[in-house]
Amino acid sequence: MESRIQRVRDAFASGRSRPLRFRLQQLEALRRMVQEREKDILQAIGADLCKSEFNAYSQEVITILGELDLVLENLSEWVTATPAKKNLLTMLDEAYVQPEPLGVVLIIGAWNYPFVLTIQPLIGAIAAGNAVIIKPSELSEKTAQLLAKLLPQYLDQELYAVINGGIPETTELLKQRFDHILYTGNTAVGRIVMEAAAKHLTPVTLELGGKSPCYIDTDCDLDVACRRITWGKYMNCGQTCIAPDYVLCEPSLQHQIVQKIKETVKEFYGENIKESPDYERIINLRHFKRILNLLEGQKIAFGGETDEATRYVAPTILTDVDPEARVMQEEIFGPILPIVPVKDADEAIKFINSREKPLAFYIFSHNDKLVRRMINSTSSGGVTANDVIMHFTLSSLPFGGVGSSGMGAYHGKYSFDTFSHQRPCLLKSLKREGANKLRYPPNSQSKVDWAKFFILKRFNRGKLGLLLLALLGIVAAVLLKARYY
Ligand SMILES: NC(=O)c1ccc[n+]([C@@H]2O[C@H](COP(=O)([O-])OP(=O)(O)OC[C@H]3O[C@@H](n4cnc5c(N)ncnc54)[C@H](O)[C@@H]3O)[C@@H](O)[C@H]2O)c1
Ligand SMILES: CCCCCCCCCCCCCCCCCC=O
Repeated sequence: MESRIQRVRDAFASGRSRPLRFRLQQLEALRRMVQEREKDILQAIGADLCKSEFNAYSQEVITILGELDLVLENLSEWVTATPAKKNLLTMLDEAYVQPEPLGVVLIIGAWNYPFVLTIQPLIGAIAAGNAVIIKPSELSEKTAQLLAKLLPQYLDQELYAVINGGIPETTELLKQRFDHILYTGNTAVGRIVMEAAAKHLTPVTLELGGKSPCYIDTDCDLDVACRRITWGKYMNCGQTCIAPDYVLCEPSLQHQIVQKIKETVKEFYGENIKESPDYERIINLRHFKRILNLLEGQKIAFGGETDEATRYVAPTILTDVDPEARVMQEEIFGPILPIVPVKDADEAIKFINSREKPLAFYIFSHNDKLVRRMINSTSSGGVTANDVIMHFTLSSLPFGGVGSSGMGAYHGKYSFDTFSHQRPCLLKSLKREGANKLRYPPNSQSKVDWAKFFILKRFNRGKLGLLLLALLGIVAAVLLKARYY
């Protein structure tokens, strides 16, 4: 393991990954890989998650192609240094911020969207000029194997390496030193990753999970709300990090919500849901049994059918759920939707704020003031109002958690920034030594007064401000020279 990582580190040290042209070439090669090997990718995702090619494409491949287009279009701007504002002391110098690669980045992927959750961070890491080690989740075995086969065929084999394996291999990996780790998975393992990273002072981005609440207001189009909730909850058999985990609503709405979701499930998946090509399965027996246990003692208003042989769990709704019930203590990450009745929006806000900060928060209401009040009175990784999940699809929004749902963010330019060091640069001249008398010993009150003038003086922006600044600088330099020479 160590020698493999050393080879990647040596490749980064060669400087080969830094030129913009090289980064663009690698990203174009990645896009070619996705286009040329689309069938293989869809089949691998399909095999791992019992997913139709249409769903694999619209949930994963389309996201990657969109991200690649965005990065290829904007990367030349992102890599360019940004001039920095100056003060009187530095007005004749050059000040700018230069994004630079961090070095060797480790990406640990998750199984529920095994392609997008590995490749999307990879795009950002390459764009920022890093070398990358990718460790896909072993639970999505076919996708992991395919990535190990395809990536070396299209990308620089020394700079970008795929290391497959489960917990032992990942544990071994985490003993090595990296320059950034982006981990996607559960909060418990997130702690393990952060602890291992701390030993090397390695910065981490933790894309974790949590129980994302969904508040449904009485003043809302219930038909539309239930359609959108049904789509986001039961997609990927509920195995989505930002799926609405549970519903909060006034008791009077419960029955209607059950009815409307029931009708929508029938419209989406037909009479025999098991036969629907659009309805996936639970990833493995461990998660299947875990989800089954959550049903114990619950009032099942809809669904509840399961089949262990195929790891099928029907779209299910629980009503009048006790906040202390087990199903409300852990992230469900399955097709079970508990409804927890609350008196009103204020009680919902209290309920949400009394628990760990979730990865997402959803509010359905016609009342824009209420939507904004609920957003401003709670905290979560991200928010979508009057829909679910869709904030994930907008690359101009940073995607990440807060508190126990994660730290850091990526997608689009945020990925580039996550995998870059923003290096402040000030380029001075060896001339104009006179002004430096001000900061050299012996110090004095008059030097302090000059320092205040030069450093604390503020001018409004615009040409006149700059002109004034320049004039003042020249006058001050003349006076300084006269005073101290
Ligand atoms: N924020 C996001 O973008 C996002 C996306 C997908 C999933 N998730 C979260 O991930 C969780 C589901 O994924 P999961 O946790 O079942 O994935 P998982 O069990 O596959 O773990 C993810 C990765 O961590 C590694 N891993 C697992 N246990 C480990 C250990 N003890 N030591 C070292 N490495 C270990 C695995 O090899 C895998 O590569 C949910 O909580 C979900 O919300 C978050
Ligand atoms: C007009 C047709 C639009 C069809 C596609 C609509 C967007 C579908 C986007 C689904 C994205 C799902 C990925 C969510 C991944 C979340 C990561 C956590 O598990």
